[in-house]
Amino acid sequence: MGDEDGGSAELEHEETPNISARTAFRRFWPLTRGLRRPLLVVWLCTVLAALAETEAVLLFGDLTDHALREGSLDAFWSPAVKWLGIAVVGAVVAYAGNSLAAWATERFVMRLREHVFDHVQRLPPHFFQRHRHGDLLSRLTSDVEAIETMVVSGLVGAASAAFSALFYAAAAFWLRWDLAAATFVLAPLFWLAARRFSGSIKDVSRAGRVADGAITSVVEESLGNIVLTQAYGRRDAERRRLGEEANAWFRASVRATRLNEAYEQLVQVIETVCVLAVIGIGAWEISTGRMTLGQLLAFSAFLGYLYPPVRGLAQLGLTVTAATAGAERLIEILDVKPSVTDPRGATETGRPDGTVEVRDVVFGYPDADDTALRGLSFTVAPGELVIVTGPSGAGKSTVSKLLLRFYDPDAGEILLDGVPLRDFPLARLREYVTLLPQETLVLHDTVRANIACGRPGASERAIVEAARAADAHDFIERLPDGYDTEVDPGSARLSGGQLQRLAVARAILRDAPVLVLDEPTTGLDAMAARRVVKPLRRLMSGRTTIMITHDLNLAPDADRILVVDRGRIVETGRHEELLARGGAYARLHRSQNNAVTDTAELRLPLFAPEQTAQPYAYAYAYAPGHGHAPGHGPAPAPGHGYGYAPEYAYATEYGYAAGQGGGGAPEPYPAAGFRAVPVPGAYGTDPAALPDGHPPFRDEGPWPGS
Ligand SMILES: Nc1ncnc2c1ncn2[C@@H]1O[C@H](COP(=O)(O)OP(=O)(O)OP(=O)(O)O)[C@@H](O)[C@H]1O
Repeated sequence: MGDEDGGSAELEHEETPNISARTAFRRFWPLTRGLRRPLLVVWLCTVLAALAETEAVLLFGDLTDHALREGSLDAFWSPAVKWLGIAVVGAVVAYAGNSLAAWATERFVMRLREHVFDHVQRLPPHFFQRHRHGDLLSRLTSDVEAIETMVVSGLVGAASAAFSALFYAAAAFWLRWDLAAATFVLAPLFWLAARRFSGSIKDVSRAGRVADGAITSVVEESLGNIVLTQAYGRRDAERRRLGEEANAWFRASVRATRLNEAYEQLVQVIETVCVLAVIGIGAWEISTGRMTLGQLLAFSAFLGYLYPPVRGLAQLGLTVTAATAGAERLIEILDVKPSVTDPRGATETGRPDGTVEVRDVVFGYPDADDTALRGLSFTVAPGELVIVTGPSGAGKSTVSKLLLRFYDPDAGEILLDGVPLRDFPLARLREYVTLLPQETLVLHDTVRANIACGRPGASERAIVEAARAADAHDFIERLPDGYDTEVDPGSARLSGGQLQRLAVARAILRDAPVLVLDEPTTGLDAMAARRVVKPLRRLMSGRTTIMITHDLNLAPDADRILVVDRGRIVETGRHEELLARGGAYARLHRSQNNAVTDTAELRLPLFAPEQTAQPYAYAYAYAPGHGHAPGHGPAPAPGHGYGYAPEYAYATEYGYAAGQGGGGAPEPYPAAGFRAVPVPGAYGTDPAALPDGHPPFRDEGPWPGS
């Protein structure tokens, strides 16, 4: 289960496997190890309970023929006492059996959930980016429980029902073989009924499970995006989204109930046919004197006991079939393999000095069309600070994922102190290389535990010292419960800058020789970013640091800067050298100082002025290499062009900071005398449509000042 040998399969690119109940059962059976003996005891209890019931039925026949028909109280006592004794023993046995069954069942569910959870935790980051969390949640909860129905309850239930059915059938034959034979001729009808329904029940159960996952996903995503929902008035849209999934679920559950009910009623009718057959034959037998009324009643009672297990067996078949739909969804996850594995017989190297060497690394994400890194090479000596920068999508964060070994390169190698990363045990490697990710991750726990998770078992003094070094101690002290204050992901209790300093404290405590910082100041305002710089410097001192960032404020400190573009290093050197060279880095630096982000769509205005000769009328033509795309509006003044794809070319009437040169103040509103008009041809054939076919937002109402 959960084979871990290299490779990687994608959940969403594979169809959910269509497997048989037997395959699913075999797949999960090994998880019952250690529970099999208790399960056997449960089964024995069921057998004992069946024996007790059989004896009770026979005593009932005895009582009818002797105590009741003959009206003799003397004939009553002995069978009555025996019956009571058997009933008490039967009750104790049933209680013990059912309690043990519950224990074994819940243990199995726990074990299965742990197993799947453990597997999921080892899956690579792209698995979570591409798979809806809500659906995973539903697989880990309701689908796990479904497997229990199949493996534990299913198995014990089937064994007990089969035993009871055989036992009561034998008793019925022993009592009156001819009557029994006549009724058993009808038994295959139960089987035919179950067979008729099982296919539909599996389909509808599968649909229900998918819908259940989708509902959890929508709810989870919607709660995560609550600010967006409220700020953009998306409540109706979210409600509709939930409504669609809820509708699918509604249809599936109503259909499932209808199918089950139809099956139940059909079985009732078959049972009635059997009972009438028994009464008819019984009446004839009594009339010819071959049978007593007590025998007929006892026989009918056996049939009464026999039908539930026979019916139960058929019903169980349906339940197991439905549960197989859940098993398919779990197996789908368990078949996704972790992208990296622990090496066999890893060598213990001791704490490395921190020399990182990236050698001709080529890497593409599984199932991605494009290669993210194409022959990347660089070396960082112990204690050096290297900044990796470049435009968005260049492959910078990918470098961090390879350094932490979330993935192995497709070609080339990454070495730490000369040892390939894949030769380190994973846990050890991640002790040596610490990641400070782009978004600050918080555990649902106290502030203290959040820092201490950098080094489990750290002393209070070490935690406080780390917090002081990260400039976090003061704000932590001011929290309502100080270090004992509970925080959780998404908590509004701490600001972005405070969270980042908490993360720095955690990393300081971890004390790894190599640090990978992924955009440590992104998302922070200038003040918060400045507050985090000092703690970062303390954290970095004496460690090999690879900082991935757009924010070039720390660039003058760096021993080297690597400018990455499309998976390759296009420039490398120190800050001053690169500035003097006037190449890609200088352009990045200049654009940053001009407060320009590289999100072209956000900056590019949608309208051109009617009078294009106005002073603020520029075309922003972004194209790779930062050249100007000709033919898209008036030529920009030198130094005012931004390299973006030509389809994003618009003319503008605004004096954007970038367009003004020399850091001129942006002019947020159209200047008087200008009228907003769409740029003809700027978006292909339809001048009023964005590349995605939607109308420009501002078209929807009159533009202030127009
Ligand atoms: N999980 C993924 N699956 C497929 N492709 C991916 C995945 N993550 C990133 N990519 C692609 O790999 C390339 C490099 O991405 P990466 O995140 O490393 O860029 P980046 O330079 O860090 O960008 P940014 O500065 O915007 O964070 C991009 O083309 C991106 O679309």
